[in-house]
Amino acid sequence: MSSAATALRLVRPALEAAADYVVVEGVGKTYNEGTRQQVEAVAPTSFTVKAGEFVALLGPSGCGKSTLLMMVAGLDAPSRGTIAVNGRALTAPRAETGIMFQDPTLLPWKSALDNVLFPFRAADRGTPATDSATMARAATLLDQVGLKGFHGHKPRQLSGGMRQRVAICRALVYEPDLLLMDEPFSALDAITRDEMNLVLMKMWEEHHRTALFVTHSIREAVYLADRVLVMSRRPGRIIEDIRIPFPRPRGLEIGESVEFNEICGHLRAKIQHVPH
Ligand SMILES: Nc1ncnc2c1ncn2[C@@H]1O[C@H](COP(=O)(O)OP(=O)(O)OP(=O)(O)O)[C@@H](O)[C@H]1O
Repeated sequence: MSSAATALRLVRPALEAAADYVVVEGVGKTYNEGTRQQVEAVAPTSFTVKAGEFVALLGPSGCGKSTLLMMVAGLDAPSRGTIAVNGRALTAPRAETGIMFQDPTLLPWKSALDNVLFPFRAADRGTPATDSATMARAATLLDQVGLKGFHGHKPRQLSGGMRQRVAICRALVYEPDLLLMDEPFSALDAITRDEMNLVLMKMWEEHHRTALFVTHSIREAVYLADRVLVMSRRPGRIIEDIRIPFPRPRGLEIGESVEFNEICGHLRAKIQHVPH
């Protein structure tokens, strides 16, 4: 048996014991159902995410990853099936869900600190909290992601990677219990993307939220996640669910290991021969 196969059998006992935090059951999405523009984006599919787990959703372009994530955010309604988060049926966006998109969507006239405080969540509360505890938390988060000395800078005075660091802080400042990320680093160059993966890992290890991360980068998924869910082509459904065995904290050097590359090879073969 290869070392990757052995590694894939290893499980993290703590996560095994954790409760299911997100439960997706038979969820499918058909846009414009019943019209000539009908598109089946997601075929009925099921998966769970445990409390504190980091799960990556990996699949070819257009397979329905974002659609699935938006349904877990409560921003898009499933055409069929049900979603529950923290034991409650999801019927609307939750105030406790934090979101990050590919575009950091910062307000250009506000400073980095004010952008962190400006809520951008599935259920937007509309006004930023101004209590001293939240403001102190925002400042600490900015320091933790390496933006000490940039709290007063406007987005145009920051690089693309720095803007995404601000977006990570904004997603975490209201202490979400669930963090949803839709290819947040795909517009960044390779070096900045590696840096951002490190920053995200450090923040996640520190704050330990339940996380669902959409990507079409195999290496990014394997580096970040406890589990990788692979989707078929559109209409997407989960066709593979593999556990990533590397202990945390993880450094970028794990990307050089034989096991890491064997797991990536296994996933690449799955995606190349991904069924419809
Ligand atoms: N609002 C919409 N109305 C109609 N069709 C849509 C809508 N949103 C997405 N689709 C279609 O659903 C399918 C899945 O799109 P989705 O964005 O979820 O895929 P994805 O896997 O995230 O793609 P990518 O990796 O390229 O971002 C696509 O065929 C897309 O055209």
